[in-house]
This record gives sequence, C-alpha cells and structure tokens, in this order.
Amino acid sequence: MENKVLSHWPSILKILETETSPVSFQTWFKNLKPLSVNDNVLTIETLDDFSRDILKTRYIRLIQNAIAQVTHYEYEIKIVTPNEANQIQKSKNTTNKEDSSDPLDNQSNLNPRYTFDTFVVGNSNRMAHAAALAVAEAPAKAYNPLFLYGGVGLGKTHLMHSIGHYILAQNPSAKVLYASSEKFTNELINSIKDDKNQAFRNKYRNIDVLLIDDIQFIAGKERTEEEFFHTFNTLHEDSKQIIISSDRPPKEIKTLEARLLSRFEWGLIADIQPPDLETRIAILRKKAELERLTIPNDVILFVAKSIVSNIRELEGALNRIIAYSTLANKEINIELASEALKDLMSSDKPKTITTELIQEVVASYFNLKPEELRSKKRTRNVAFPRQIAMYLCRRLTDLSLPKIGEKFGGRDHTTIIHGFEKVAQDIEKDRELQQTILELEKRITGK
Ligand SMILES: Nc1ncnc2c1ncn2[C@@H]1O[C@H](COP(=O)(O)OP(=O)(O)OP(=O)(O)O)[C@@H](O)[C@H]1O
Repeated sequence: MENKVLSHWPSILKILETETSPVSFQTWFKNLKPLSVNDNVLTIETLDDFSRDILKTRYIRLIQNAIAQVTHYEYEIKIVTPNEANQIQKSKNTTNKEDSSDPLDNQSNLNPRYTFDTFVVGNSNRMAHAAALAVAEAPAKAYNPLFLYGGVGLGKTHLMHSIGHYILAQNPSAKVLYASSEKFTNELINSIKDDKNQAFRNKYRNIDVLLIDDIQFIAGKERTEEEFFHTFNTLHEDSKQIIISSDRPPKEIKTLEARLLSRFEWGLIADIQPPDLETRIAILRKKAELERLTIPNDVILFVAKSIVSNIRELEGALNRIIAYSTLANKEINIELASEALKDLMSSDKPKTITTELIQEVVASYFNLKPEELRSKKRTRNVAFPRQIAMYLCRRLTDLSLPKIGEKFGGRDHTTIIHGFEKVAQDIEKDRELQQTILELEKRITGK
C-alpha cells in the first residue's frame, strides 16, 4: 500500500505553514520528515531532542489535524530524533520484519530540499559537485558509475538527490530510484523470505537511474553483494546510470568483493572533504536565506567556527539558535547563540577526531587554509602550524605515522616524527606555545 502521508507531505506542510507563524514554521515544521506508518502510528523525524519535546508538548494536535485534512485519516503521531529513528531502524533490521506499509515504496524517494540550487559549492566539494552535475546532464554518458565518498554529514546524500531531481526535471518519465544500501539489503532479505525475488529484481533492474547510499554497509554480506553485482551489471549493460556513495573510497571498504571493487572503479570516484570556514559560512548564509531569516554576521561566524567537521551538525546548531530565539522571543545575537549552543559545545559525546578536523582547527587558528598545511610550502608561517597539526594528530588520533604523513600531502613518516619532536621540545620552554596547544586541543575535542 502506498502511503498517502508521504506522497502528500508537501500539501500537509503547506497547511502547517498557513496555520503557524513564518518563524514557527521554519523552526519546527519545515524539517519534519515522515518516516513510516505502522498500523495507525505515523513516525515523524525531527532534528533533535529539543525540537521533539516542543513538538510533543505543543504541536501534536496541529500536525494530526493537518494530516487528517489531506488524508482523511487520523494517525497517532510519534516524533523521534534521528538517533531514535536509527535505533528503530536497527531493531527492525535485526528482526527482519517487513514493513509492508513503508511509505517510501514505489517512489523515487528524493528529498525535495536536496537540489543543486540549495547545494553550496566550495573547495571541499567542488570536484564532487562538478561530477554530479556532469552525470545529471548526461546520465550514463559522462561517468558510470559515479562513486561519491566522504565523512558523515558532508553532503553525499544531498548531491545524489540533486542528480535525481535534475534528471527528473529534464525527463519526468525517467525512472529514478534512491535507496540506502540497508534498504536494498532488507528488501532483498524479505524478497527471499517471501519468495518475491523476481519483484525485487524488477524493482531494481527496470529503472534508468539507481542511487545507492552508504554502500559500505553491504561489504561482507555475501548474498547482498552478489545481488548488487548482478543489478549493477544489468543496469550498466543497459546504459543506465548508477550513483553510489560511501564513507570511504572503494579500496578502503574492507571485505568488499574484488569484482565489485573493480566495477566501482570503472567510472569516476570523487571525494567530499570537510568544508573550510568560507564554505561553512556560505552554507549557513544559504540556509538563513532559504528560511527567510536575517542572522547577524557575527553569529554566522560564531557557528561556523564552532562546528567544523559535519554540515548536518552545522545546520542543527543554526536551528537551535533559531528555536531559542523563538521560544525566548529574543533577537538573535551572539549572547543568545552562545547560550543556545552551550550544551552542544560542552557535550560529553565523544567527537570523532580526524586529521581533517585537526588541520581545519589549526589552519583557522593561524589564519591559513587547511590545504596550505598539506601543501609543500616551507615558509615559517606555514611550516610551524603544520608541525603543530602533526603534533596534535599524533596525540589525538590513533593513526600510524605513515597514515598521518599521507594526510599531510604524502609526507614521509620521519617528517611527522620530526614535527612532533620539535613541538614537544618547544613546549617545554615556551609558555605561550603551551597555551596555544591547550587552546587548540580544547577547540578540537570540544572539551
Ligand atoms: N554543500 C552543501 N550545501 C548546503 N547544504 C549541505 C551541503 N552539504 C551538506 N549539506 C546539508 O547537510 C546535511 C547533511 O548532508 P547529507 O545528508 O547529504 O550528508 P551525507 O554525507 O550523506 O551524510 P551521511 O554520511 O550521514 O549519510 C543535509 O541537510 C544537507 O542538505
């Protein structure tokens, strides 16, 4: 059964928009995502605990009414955070229960917000964006497959959906299908269980564009790899476009079958790096513009400097500030922003510390670009911050010396040891440097 809530979600949002103030709509409703319907319960995802609590206490009835106006059906509403949604998904996966009323079935599953228009291009994603656009303009002709990889929350899904939207805008009858590799796996398992393998194959092989997100999850799952291999071959032979995303390059997906690995390398592999400061600022400005909000420059800068390695978190921080301002009925300024982000900054949740994060923080501290730390430049204004970044990489990550060297433009591990020792010695006698290192560590670890 195709669920009406999802297909009519834009109309439901329109009703909510007319029934609430613009700020309230932007803050609480615009980002809601209907996830699934089970019996009478509709699960909707919101951005964080804060929004979930507000929605639960103040707006459930309003949402129910808006949905009922469109679907003529009254659902029980369950609001969840992305973490809770993941938990639900995980428990579903382990029980392998088929959700026959999955609202995403029979759709291309594209998020209307993820288009090229709303994607900000910067140094960190320029190449991936150009490749995505080339594929969108000439599906199955430019690069096939297109393999996009990068860390969490850096825009892979956004770019994939943008390709889908673009192709559909050019050719509305194109069959575009987006699925996470988990969904692909679950549907395959269910199809085997229910003896519906042919239906599964029809679904994934009779399409023009296949977008598979987070492919790393199929690695090591033999049956899924096998099925994906045949799906891939069929589509590729029929000149259909395949776009794949992953959190790492194909070669680093351990236990991925060699024949799949080699196919992933047939087309183009493009990476997305964490955004530099300028791009983070541009993303925040774009978001404010889309939400029709005026956010002071110093607040934008504050957020952009506070959240460096994940665009989802960057957006979440801005949403939080907007929510605080709405609730407290106060204008957005730097005091309000620091208050709103206080918990986020001092959160106990361990941050993933990567060399990219360290390079970004160190570069920003010394007014450099992260690329300069990876470059061959040897002037002291670059060389010393680079040694500091190497020192911090060695202290704060578990990476081996050669791996760190690789992340600094392919330097030899002896250079890393030299950098580390130089800084370690200087700290002994230089109090100012001690303070600098402490400050950098604080910014990197968020503690
Ligand atoms: N360049 C960009 N311009 C504007 N928004 C962006 C950009 N990159 C990412 N975003 C936004 O950041 C959020 C996270 O992006 P997305 O979900 O595409 O990340 P991802 O790389 O697929 O993450 P994951 O690894 O968790 O699947 C989305 O809301 C997306 O719109």
